[in-house]
Amino acid sequence: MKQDIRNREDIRLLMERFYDKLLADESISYLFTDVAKINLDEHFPVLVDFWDSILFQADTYQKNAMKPHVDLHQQSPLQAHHFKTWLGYFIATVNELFEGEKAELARQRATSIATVMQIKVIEMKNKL
Ligand code: HEM
Repeated sequence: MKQDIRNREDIRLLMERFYDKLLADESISYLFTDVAKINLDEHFPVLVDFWDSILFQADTYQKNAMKPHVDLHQQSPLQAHHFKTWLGYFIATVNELFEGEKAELARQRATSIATVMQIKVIEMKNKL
């Protein structure tokens, strides 16, 4: 039986496995590697802070997660299929590694944030 997400180490594992999938898929990886040119050593701790705050109310992430995505969209359009792919890999990775209350919360929050992000980043901007 799988365990639930318990701490920052578990979140780190989740993020590493999730990014293995994202970065192996050329339909989305270019946004990370060619457009945003992320440095994974800097990016992972921010993602761990973000999910630690969501799952364990750690208060470690105090920035606005929407902003980098709005900026990204301006450099290279984010499309509905990108959000679908992102969420598909996120949920698949959670399911591969964990089960329990926090795993369910992670799936729910990822789904709702991705939905809001897609509306803000794509649909609102297209109406401006
Ligand atoms: C189309 C889907 C998505 C793509 C292509 C994407 C891509 C990226 C990229 C390239 C960055 C780095 C930006 C930079 O530092 O310049 C980033 C940052 C981040 N993403 Fe996403 N993202 C997506 C969806 C999401 C969703 C749905 C969430 C949350 C549930 C999320 C959470 C984050 C967080 C927390 C950061 C760090 C923000 C910061 O530096 O404060 N992303 N994303």
